[in-house]
Amino acid sequence: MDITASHPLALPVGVTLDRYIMHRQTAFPYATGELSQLLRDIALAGKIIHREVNRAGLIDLTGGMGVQNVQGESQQKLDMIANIRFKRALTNGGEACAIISEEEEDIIYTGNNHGKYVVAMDPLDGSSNIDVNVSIGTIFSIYRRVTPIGSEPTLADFLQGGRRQVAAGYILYGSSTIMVYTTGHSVNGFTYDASLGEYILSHPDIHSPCTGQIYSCNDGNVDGYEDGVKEYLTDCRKKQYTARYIGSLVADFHRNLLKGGIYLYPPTKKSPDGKLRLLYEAFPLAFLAEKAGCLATSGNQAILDIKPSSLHQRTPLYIGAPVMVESLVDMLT
Ligand SMILES: O=P(O)(O)OC[C@H]1O[C@](O)(COP(=O)(O)O)[C@@H](O)[C@@H]1O
Ligand SMILES: [Mg+2]
Ligand SMILES: [Mg+2]
Repeated sequence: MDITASHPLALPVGVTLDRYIMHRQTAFPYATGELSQLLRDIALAGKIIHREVNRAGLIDLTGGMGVQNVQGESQQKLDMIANIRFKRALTNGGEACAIISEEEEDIIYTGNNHGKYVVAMDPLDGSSNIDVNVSIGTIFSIYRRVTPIGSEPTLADFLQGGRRQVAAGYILYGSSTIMVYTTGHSVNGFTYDASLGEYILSHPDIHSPCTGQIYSCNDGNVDGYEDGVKEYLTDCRKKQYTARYIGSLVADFHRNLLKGGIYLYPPTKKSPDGKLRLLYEAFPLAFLAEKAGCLATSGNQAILDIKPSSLHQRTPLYIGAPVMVESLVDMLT
């Protein structure tokens, strides 16, 4: 049942996230509240990261840890803090039986074997922007487990495929902090009011424009892009579209979701399979994007149709307004 803004069950702007989650749950007679609680646990961890991000410069939370993560990237202090905080919130919450994180190689077992859900997460997205006060985020993806409840979760719980997500979203720590998510129906945004300690519904039922004039990609990599991508970017320039690239996927995605635009991270010389990770970057944003009327593709197929084979696999990502993504795909094929 789709709750659009005009639906009698729709809630007014200004309602708290908690109340919204409760209300939505009543729309599903078989719902038992575990997913609702899991979303609250994620929101709670987001409040803590909001606080850490805001005072990072004051409490020496900037800079690297001097270690590399499974991706071979130097881990920032806030990457680590965010990873610890989300693991703790999900473990204490009791609804997630296992987690995968960008910051850790293997499955993280929470010990909640009676939990029905598993979570894939990018605790801190946009790490290169942490120290320079530019918007960063958290990305999450939730699946109902396929292994028996009570048993130890396995790889199979995480490799179900993007269309099996039961919820996905992100928290953007920008000029304001906003949590945007979907449980497979409408896409809604809740702005965090720290003075109240509450997320407030500020962006109900987000529908993205079907086209736009904003394109986002790392221009420094253009030489390594395939011809179709180069042709598309030339066309954007010819049409005098606006180039906007923050370098934080969540922030670039959020802007384009609201204003209409396309984000491109094609294969490059350095990352021939693309840079972005399928399970905790591409799948969750593609799930959100499609619910908001956008498209997400690897160039060959819809992101959500990619059959995952490993926890940290990468994919090229082209995501945004359908008219723009379709014209890019035409040039790629
Ligand atoms: O610096 P590049 O190569 O343009 O890559 C930027 C992209 O990489 C990312 O930072 C990867 O995510 P993480 O910061 O979570 O590792 C994206 O947020 C961003 O869009
Ligand atoms: Mg990321
Ligand atoms: Mg990250």
